[in-house]
Amino acid sequence: MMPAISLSGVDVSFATPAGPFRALDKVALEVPDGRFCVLIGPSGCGKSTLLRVMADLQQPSNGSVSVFGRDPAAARRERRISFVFQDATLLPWRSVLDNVRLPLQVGGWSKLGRAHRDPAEMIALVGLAGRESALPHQLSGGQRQRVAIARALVTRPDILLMDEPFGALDEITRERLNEELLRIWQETRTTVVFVTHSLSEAAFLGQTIVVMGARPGRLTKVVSLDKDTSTHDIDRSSAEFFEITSALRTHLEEAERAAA
Ligand SMILES: Nc1ncnc2c1ncn2[C@@H]1O[C@H](COP(=O)(O)OP(=O)(O)OP(=O)(O)O)[C@@H](O)[C@H]1O
Repeated sequence: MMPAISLSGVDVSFATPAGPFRALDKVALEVPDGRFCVLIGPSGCGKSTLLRVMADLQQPSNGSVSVFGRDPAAARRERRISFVFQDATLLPWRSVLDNVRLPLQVGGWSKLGRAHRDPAEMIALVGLAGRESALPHQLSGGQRQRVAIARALVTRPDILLMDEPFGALDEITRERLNEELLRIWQETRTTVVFVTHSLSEAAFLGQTIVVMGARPGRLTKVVSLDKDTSTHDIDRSSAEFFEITSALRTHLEEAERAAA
């Protein structure tokens, strides 16, 4: 089956006053359609840069990228890739419903002739039914991120890229949103690439966990977990969960040692 995302030999170099800075070095990765893939790695190892390459927001200096076998620029033009960032970036003067509708009102959406999802249904999917007319300042940080997820899904994307979406939230809210996100993913079956600094978040969410090392940014380990994806009943206090988190910590420490 055609992978959702395929990267081969991807290098990214940035021009800096001190000369070229190599942010990514020969990154090769395939993300199968419908998979929940998590990226972890030390700060500055290139996780956000890698997401930007997948979204066609950053051109690789070398290597190739394809999205469902095609140029990622086509996927971007057709709005088949959505992004969720750490900050929900909602328009403060628009209600929840109008923020979720926004992607269908801008960027030439109507000319694409693509089917979209119902904004009200997306609001219900993220657990905010009844709050459609609220303004962003009337919501908690976790609720604002729920709106950002609803807004990202309204265009029926094939791929959802999430850059530390819950990084600014307290632990309990983050855990609840992790559970909600798994439920949403199981309902929509969108391919997800999710960046986090939290090992327990990575272990909880990921089917594939990609560990990155720094200087230059590269993949050091790809861990595939044989999770039952038909349920989201993952026990964070189980021995298995502890083992996965410990193994990820070891991989991350190895990646950090190699970059030191
Ligand atoms: N436009 C740019 N010009 C120069 N250097 C850049 C540019 N964008 C990113 N970098 C550098 O590339 C490296 C990778 O950055 P990136 O933001 O992808 O890392 P990250 O792993 O997402 O970091 P963090 O976990 O701290 O968010 C960093 O060293 C960063 O300073």
